[in-house]
Amino acid sequence: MAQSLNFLAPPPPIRSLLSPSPLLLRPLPSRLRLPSLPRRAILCRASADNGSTAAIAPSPAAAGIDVDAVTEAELKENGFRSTRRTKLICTIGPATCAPEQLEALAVGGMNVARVNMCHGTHEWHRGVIRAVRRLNDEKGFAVAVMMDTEGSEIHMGDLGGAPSAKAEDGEVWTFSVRAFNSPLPDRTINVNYDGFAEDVRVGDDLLVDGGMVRFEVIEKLGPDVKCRCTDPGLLLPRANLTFWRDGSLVRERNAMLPTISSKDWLDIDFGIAEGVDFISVSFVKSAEVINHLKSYIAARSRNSDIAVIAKIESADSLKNLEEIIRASDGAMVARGDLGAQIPLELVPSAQQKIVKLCRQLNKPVIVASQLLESMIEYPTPTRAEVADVSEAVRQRSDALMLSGESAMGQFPEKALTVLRTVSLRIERWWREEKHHEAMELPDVASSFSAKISEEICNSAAKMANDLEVDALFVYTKTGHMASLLSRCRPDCPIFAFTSSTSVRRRLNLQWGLIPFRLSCSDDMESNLNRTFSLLKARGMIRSGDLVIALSDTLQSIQVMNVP
Ligand SMILES: Nc1ncnc2c1ncn2[C@@H]1O[C@H](COP(=O)(O)OP(=O)(O)O)[C@@H](O)[C@H]1O
Ligand SMILES: C=C(OP(=O)(O)O)C(=O)O
Ligand SMILES: [K+]
Ligand SMILES: [Mg+2]
Repeated sequence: MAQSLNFLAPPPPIRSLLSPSPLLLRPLPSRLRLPSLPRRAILCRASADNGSTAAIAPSPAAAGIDVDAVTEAELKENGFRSTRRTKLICTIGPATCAPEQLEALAVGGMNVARVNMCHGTHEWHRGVIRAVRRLNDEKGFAVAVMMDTEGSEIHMGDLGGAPSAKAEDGEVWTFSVRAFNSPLPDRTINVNYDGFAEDVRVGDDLLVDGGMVRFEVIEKLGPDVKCRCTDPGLLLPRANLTFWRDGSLVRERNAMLPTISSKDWLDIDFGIAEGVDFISVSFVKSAEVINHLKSYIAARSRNSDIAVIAKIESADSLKNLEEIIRASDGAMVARGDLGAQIPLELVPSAQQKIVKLCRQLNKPVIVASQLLESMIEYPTPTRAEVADVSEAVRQRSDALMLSGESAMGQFPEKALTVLRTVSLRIERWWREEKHHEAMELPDVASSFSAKISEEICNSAAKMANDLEVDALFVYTKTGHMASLLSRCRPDCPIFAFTSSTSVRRRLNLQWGLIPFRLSCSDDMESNLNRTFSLLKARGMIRSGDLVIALSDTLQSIQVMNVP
């Protein structure tokens, strides 16, 4: 255990400065080496390499309960307390879309696989989604699938197929709304928004990806806008564009673009047809669009229940934050675009505020973007990145997300390992310091019955801490009671038993929940007995373990030792 959490490993590896990747923009700092994958992951791999799935497939004794092999191994090896509470999301891209790469990420702790509709074709996305489903079916994982809409903000085209282009200081580039045949003329960038050439003015600052590269508008010629590079850097395909005038973000007619574009609606239909678990809406401005999408989903997909996540990544979304979060099933602190819309130094406090509000309103919250950005190119993170990850864990956000690190980086599995080890380390530190975070949790119940469930969860979480129980067991149909328990961020893990595979996958996004699929009845006694014998047979609990069990149908709470 200790070894998998230890960053203070042997001396840094020596890297060659002579083989820079195209993204290499600065000197290589010396870094610490990553810890190796913990033993459990290697065990799973070894069994897969043997062509056998013994360590992963459910054993016959456990028929009737679904739990993934990673959780099972973790529980067996480290006991209840050491299970990871912070959930991990990986954006899937060219670096991770092969079935064996997806499996390696699942083994490494990926709880949710994210596909970003900004990139790739439906064919490509379908392949990924189905590969994740197959992995779940064949290997017992419960990896959920999240789909992000593109949104209709302004961005560049795809550079005529080039992976990147370098803009040097003082160079003049043309940003154009014309449709070109590829290859594009030299130093020319396509812009996706037709009103661009009319909206910008000479003298505006044009920021690529929130300032990674900066230009000044020097001349407008019909559809072409000539810009001089003032901060050089690397242009990446489909990078986001914002323009600023007198130090403020310009919201001209582009502010009237719909949050969900016609292309997004096609992508949403695709997501519904493929049965994704979450749809994350880019550039949400108000609660209205969330409500609109939720009623569309409800009408289109009667059997499945897709959760809608609001991406908080614009100045408008911050203005209407509370109503947006109330309307959504969760939120993402999408720091990439957020940092292009508000001054960078305001991003950390916005993050803290969003994380806190989500927990108060009982909505899962994801901290996203640039957590381990340098690991796109290097095998070890910077100290600052480790500190950033630690801070998001310390804030008790539900989930951390990798973007480019896993989609197109050179070290996707290592980046995931860093998220996992840093999360585990901070969480262990809480236990060592007996560090409880008292947060006032306002009532969220909308009916008397819901109020009872909420009170039960608040009390159960407090009892769990006071009695130092080993685990909370919650039997839940919709997942709501599991979510209320998670909101309390108790010291022990929460085993959530549900008969629905889709509820099980969705719960995988939430802090501290270990979701199991089990066909539950309304008879709590028999549910408990079955659970105890199934989990005991798998060595995941032992006689004498102390648990608190809750049921959402009975609204009951019991404290007991495993017989
Ligand atoms: N499906 C995909 N196909 C190709 N490249 C992708 C895909 N998904 C992500 N990427 C790459 O990973 C990078 C980071 O992903 P993400 O943060 O989700 O997108 P963006 O940078 O557009 O906000 C993207 O800029 C793109 O280069
Ligand atoms: C997560 C984000 O959105 P995307 O990667 O889709 O731009 C972000 O902007 O931080
Ligand atoms: K997006
Ligand atoms: Mg974004």
